[in-house]
Amino acid sequence: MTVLESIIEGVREDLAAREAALPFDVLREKATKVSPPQDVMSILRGPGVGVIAEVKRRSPSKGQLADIPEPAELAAQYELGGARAISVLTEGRRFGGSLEDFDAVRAAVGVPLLRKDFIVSPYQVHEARLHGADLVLLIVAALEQNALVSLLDRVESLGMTALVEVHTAEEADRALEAGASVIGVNARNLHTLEVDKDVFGRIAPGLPFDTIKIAESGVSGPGDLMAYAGAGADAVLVGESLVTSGDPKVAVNKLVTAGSHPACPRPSR
Ligand SMILES: O=C(O)c1ccccc1NCC(=O)[C@H](O)[C@H](O)COP(=O)(O)O
Repeated sequence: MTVLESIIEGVREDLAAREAALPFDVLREKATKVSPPQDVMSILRGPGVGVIAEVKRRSPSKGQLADIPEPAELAAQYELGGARAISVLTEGRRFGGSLEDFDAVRAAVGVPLLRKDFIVSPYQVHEARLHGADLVLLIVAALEQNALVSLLDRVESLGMTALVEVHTAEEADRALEAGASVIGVNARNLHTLEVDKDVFGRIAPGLPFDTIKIAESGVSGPGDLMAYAGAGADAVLVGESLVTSGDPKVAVNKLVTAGSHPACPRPSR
C-alpha cells in the first residue's frame, strides 16, 4: 500500500464515523446557513507573489514539526505577517490536524482559508463549507477522473474555489480536463516523500496563461520563493519552515516582502 493509499484508508474510516454522527442531509442543510466564501481567485490574483501559510503540526515525511497548542494564535501571526491565505490541515492521523483547529483559525482571521485534507467524498466538501472554508484541496493522485470532476463541480457550486494539486504533467492534464482554474504543483513526491523543487518549473510553464499557479512544498526562505516566482508561481504554499521558525509573523513577512519586491519575477497573467 502506498503512503497516499494508507492515508486515505484512515480518512475514510474517520469520515464514516463523522457521517454516522451527523447525516449528510443535515450537514448539507446546516452548511447553507454559513456566510458565503470569499472571492479567492481575485485575492490570489493580487499583486506580486502571495504566500499561503500552513498550520501543520506533523507530517508523514518529517514526523512531529511543532506542537501548535493555539492554532488561532499561529494563524493570527500569519495574517499579521501578510499571508494572502491560510491553509489548515484537518487530517488527524498523519498530520495532527482537525476541524476544531479549522474552527479556531476561522474565528481568528479574515483571510481566505484552505481546508487541506484528503478529500474523497462530497460529505467533506459540504463539511468544509460548514466550517467556513473558502478553498478546498483536491489531490488528482487521490481521485479517479469522474470523482475529480464531480468534486470540483461541487466545490464550485458551493461558491468555493478548488486548489487542484498535481505532481506530474499527466496529472496536470487531468486537472485541466476537469476544469481546474487554480492548480497547485506539489514538489513532494507522494511515493518517496522527497521534495524536488524543480518539479514546479517542469510543469507550470505548460499550464494555460490564465491558470492560477501555486508552488507547494519546499519553501525554506525568500530564495525558494524567488525561484518559484521565476518559474511562474502566483503564490507559494508554505508549512514546515514557518511552523519551525520560532517567529511565524516575521518568517511569513520575509516571504511576503520578497514576493512583492521589484526584483521578484511577476506572475505573468
Ligand atoms: O508533508 C508531507 O510529508 C506530506 C506527505 C504526504 C502527503 C502530503 C504531505 N504534505 C502536504 C503538503 O502538501 C505540504 O504540507 C505543503 O505543501 C507545505 O509543504 P512544506 O512547506 O514543505 O511543509
